[in-house]
This record gives sequence, structure tokens and C-alpha cells, in this order.
Amino acid sequence: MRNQDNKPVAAVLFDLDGTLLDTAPDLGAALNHVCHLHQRPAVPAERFTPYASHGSRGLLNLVFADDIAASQEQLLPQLRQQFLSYYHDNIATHTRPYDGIAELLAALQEADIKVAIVTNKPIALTHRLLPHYPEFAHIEVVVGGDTLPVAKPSPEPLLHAAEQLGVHAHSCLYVGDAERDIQAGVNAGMATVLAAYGYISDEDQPQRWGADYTIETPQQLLRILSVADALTQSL
Ligand SMILES: O=C(O)COP(=O)(O)O
Repeated sequence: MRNQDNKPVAAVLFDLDGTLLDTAPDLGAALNHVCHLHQRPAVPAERFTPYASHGSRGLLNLVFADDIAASQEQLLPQLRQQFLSYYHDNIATHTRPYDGIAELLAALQEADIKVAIVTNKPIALTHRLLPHYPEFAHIEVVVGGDTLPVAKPSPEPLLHAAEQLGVHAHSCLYVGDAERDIQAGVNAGMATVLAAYGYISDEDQPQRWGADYTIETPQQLLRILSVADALTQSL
């Protein structure tokens, strides 16, 4: 694949939740822990999974939106602390890379395409989570939601990752499953790929997000890279 300047892609930047890792089961368990503490019924997976890319606040809002609003946000820090404390202690119980991610990352490595992770997950939790998965061991550039003063949809975290990788933003591809991911990629001047296998809810209208490409499986990313033919033979 070539970018607007007809240059090959030098780096692929990935969102984490809903793109590389299926984190929803552990995030949902944290939500249900908070529900239990507050005597609320547990939320089924089909209800929380589409919101798993929206962070602790997005998930807590599924149950506690009215309470948070009625308390004028006073309740949020307590709920968030309860959520994050449980998640910290149970971060990699059910979380797994999506099928094909290990092969995709290996193929990119073989093709000398650099890779980084740009997530809105707090960086301390990200660094706690990633070592559970050996397929990410070679990824040195990881930008979290609080690495900089601003998070996605700001382009800054993506530009920071490109700088760390030593590549121009225009030669990067950003892959993510949420509107803020596509906005951040567009704002950063990167080509954008919507991971349609991730966490997308019925309220979302991903066809309006303006992604340059859409993939239904991680392997499909190779098809949209100029190296696809050579690499897919090695898969
Ligand atoms: O934890 C979040 O806020 C979302 O994380 P993500 O950016 O990797 O989807």
C-alpha cells in the first residue's frame, strides 16, 4: 500500500482494546465487580462488549450514568477507583489477542515495517497488561492515554509515537476500532484503517467515520499493504 505521497508505509500504529487485544471480558468483569459492590444486577457480555473501547467511564456509564449525573460527577472518582483497582488485579484473566494478530505482527516485523501501540488505556495498566502476551515483546513504542496531557482523538499521541519510531506521520497507518481512533489518525495526517472486528455498538455509524480502509480480520491488513502478496505466502 502507498500513501498520498506514493511512499510505502513505514510504520503501522495500533489501538489496543478492540484492535490487538480482546479485553472486553476482563473489563466487563471489572464493571460487574462495581455492580456487585453497589447491589446492581450484573451486565451481560453482549451489553458491555460494544462499549469496551470507551474506557472505564464509558463502561460505568452503562449502569451508573444517572447516578453520576445526579451526584454532579462526585460519584465518578469512587466508581472509577473501584473499577480500576479490580481491573489492575485481574487484567489478563480472559484477555487474548484476536486470532491472526501474532501472525500479522510477525509478518510486519519480517517486512521491516515498524510497529507501535497508541491506546487511551492508562500507561501503567498498559505496561502491566502487555507482558502477558509474547507476541508484543518486540514492540518498544507504546503510548498510553496519560502519556501526554492529551489523548485520542487528539493527534498528539499518534504523532508522538511516529516521532519515537523515527518515521513521518504521512508514512504511518493507524488501525483502530473507535471513532476517536479514526479521528486521531485523520488529525495526524495518517492513513486510517477501521478494525471492524472490534467493539462497535449499534449506535455507532462507522461508515461515517471516514476511515480509508476497513478490515474484518487482522490478516486483511496485509492485503492493503503493498507487501501483502509476498507476506501472505509466508502465513
Ligand atoms: O481504555 C481506553 O480508554 C480505551 O483503550 P483503547 O484506546 O486501546 O481502545
